[in-house]
Amino acid sequence: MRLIQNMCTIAEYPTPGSSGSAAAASIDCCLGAVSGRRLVKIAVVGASGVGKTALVVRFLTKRFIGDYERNAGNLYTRQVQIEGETLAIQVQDTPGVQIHEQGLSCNEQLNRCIRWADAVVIVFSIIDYKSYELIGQLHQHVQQLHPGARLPVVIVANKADLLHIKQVEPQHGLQLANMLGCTFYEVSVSENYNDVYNAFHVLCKEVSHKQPVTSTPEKRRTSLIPRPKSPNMQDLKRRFKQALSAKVRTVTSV
Ligand SMILES: Nc1nc2c(ncn2[C@@H]2O[C@H](COP(=O)(O)OP(=O)(O)OP(=O)(O)O)[C@@H](O)[C@H]2O)c(=O)[nH]1
Repeated sequence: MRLIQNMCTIAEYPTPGSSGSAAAASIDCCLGAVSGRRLVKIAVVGASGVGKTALVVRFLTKRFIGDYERNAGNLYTRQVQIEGETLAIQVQDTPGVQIHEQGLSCNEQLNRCIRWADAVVIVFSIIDYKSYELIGQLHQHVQQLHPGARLPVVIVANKADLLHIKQVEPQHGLQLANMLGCTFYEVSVSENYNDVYNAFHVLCKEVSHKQPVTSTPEKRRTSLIPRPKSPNMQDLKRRFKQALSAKVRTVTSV
């Protein structure tokens, strides 16, 4: 997969009641820009501080900045090439999932984002055992929000450069992913771009194989709303003359 172009945009996804906001408008702008291509929508979820923003930014820009604003839920849009086809990809970064005594706490904003997605990246950090413990519940939650369809999910264990302070053994992540039927990647967002790239690549491929080619926005529009052919000038002139002569005939016959 090759990142083709930085099309736009970082947009906050709309909060309830903000449909007319600049945020919503900027998402519309993104969607307009991607129409005509098959669209793959990916949500990146996980506990706070595991490196979700770093992962998304690394994938899209190849850069690791090191210091990221606390996440408000940004939507990034790009075009990518997979197996010779240009796809539009939207990646939704999300605020960290909270853990309470009763278990997982996902707010409506996060749920909306998961429902929107065609695929999900669940991230944990190998230096944060709690973030690993969250994976099973998070995976279940994702599948519950997509009843009747098994959503493609990749589990990413981040911060592999910090092995000396690890709290989770890499093979535990792999075992869990196997149990859940997910692809697993151990990555260091800070040190290795290729693994990050591969994780997204695998997901995009899986989604694009599932999507029927006819589901592109452009094709759907043409098939549902057939547009009348616009007449050319010659045609218009001819029709005008015909109408005139018909009128003249009518007047003469009276
Ligand atoms: N050493 C190391 N640090 C990383 C890595 N990835 C991210 N970080 C650091 O981890 C911290 C948290 O990263 P973020 O990307 O903000 O994490 P987040 O999951 O988006 O956090 P929230 O916005 O709170 O949900 C930052 O200081 C990053 O620089 C990594 O692979 N290795």
